[in-house]
Amino acid sequence: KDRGAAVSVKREVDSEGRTVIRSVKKGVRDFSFGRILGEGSYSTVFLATDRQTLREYAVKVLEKKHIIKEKKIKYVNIEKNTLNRLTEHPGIVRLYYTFQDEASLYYVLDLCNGGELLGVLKKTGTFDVDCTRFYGAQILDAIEYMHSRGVIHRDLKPENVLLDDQMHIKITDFGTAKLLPDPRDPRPPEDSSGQNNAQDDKRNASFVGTAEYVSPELLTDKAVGKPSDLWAFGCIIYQLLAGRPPFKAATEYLTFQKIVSLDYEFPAGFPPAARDLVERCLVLDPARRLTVEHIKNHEFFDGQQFGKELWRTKAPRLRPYV
Ligand SMILES: C[C@@H](Nc1nc2c(c3cc(-c4cn[nH]c4)ccc13)C(=O)N=C/C2=C\CC1CC1)C(C)(C)C
Repeated sequence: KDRGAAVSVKREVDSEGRTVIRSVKKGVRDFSFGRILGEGSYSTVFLATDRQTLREYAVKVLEKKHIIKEKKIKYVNIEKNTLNRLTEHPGIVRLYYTFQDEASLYYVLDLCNGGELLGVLKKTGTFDVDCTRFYGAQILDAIEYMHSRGVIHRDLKPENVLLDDQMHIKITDFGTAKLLPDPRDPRPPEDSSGQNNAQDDKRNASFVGTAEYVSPELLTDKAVGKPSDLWAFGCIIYQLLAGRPPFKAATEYLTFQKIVSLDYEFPAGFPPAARDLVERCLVLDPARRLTVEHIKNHEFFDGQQFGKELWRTKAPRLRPYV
């Protein structure tokens, strides 16, 4: 049941006048592969062009034997189920179809020509308030959509926020997402690998996100919910304006210590409204952290549109916060 597959059937008449039915699910031969765009721990993302339509895509290639050896089948299923759920939002990278050959799995996805937000941030150093407000609003809008579809990303960070050719964002990398029962069809989540109990009950939540953006509740009692993504959101807003994440130490362990003891400070001149927003996101108790709704109404986003309008707005020219 490969819902991502664009399997269609073509009826043709061959030279002897016989009717031939060809299933035209796309395959590797339908694409010409270009350069490597990015490399994950279990995948490589290539630029690829559809030979029929000449449209460019990103194709994520996963090597079957590597996935099996590293016991990552569960993550592959989670990513595919998550991508199949998050189908109609401009701020989420879209999965068009999947196919495989004997060695690999292939996901055909939106191409994000602007690369990773982290790369752009490194070039300018910091973002000014207008840019931070625009990109913060787009990230928040995408988080709201994910949560409305019962998806918790769990590893939000500037590397996983990509930019398309309009310099609008697309969130990516869902291999470590947590799927709640789908609010739209309450059947148990699509995946049969028992990801619900195996993957996320408190005892053996083996997964921890990227150190600098991990929420305190994940480090203390392994309880992960929607507020975990909003902790990461607070870290990202801080980083866009400050040019570095709030919690960063020489080792992961020292970074974790800073997080659970809320040990961070704002650089001089940090904009006051942004400071108030970050302080209300970086709250140790997830129940007391701002929710998406609260953040949208926070004074930092005064005058900022969300929803459809936001995605039709021209991206602001990138300027550093000085
Ligand atoms: C975060 C990811 N990096 C990337 N993942 C994707 C890209 C992508 C593009 C550039 C890029 C484009 N131009 N210049 C750089 C650089 C890194 C990329 C893309 O266009 N479309 C879908 C992607 C991912 C889809 C995934 C959810 C399945 C890692 C490092 C894990 C490979």
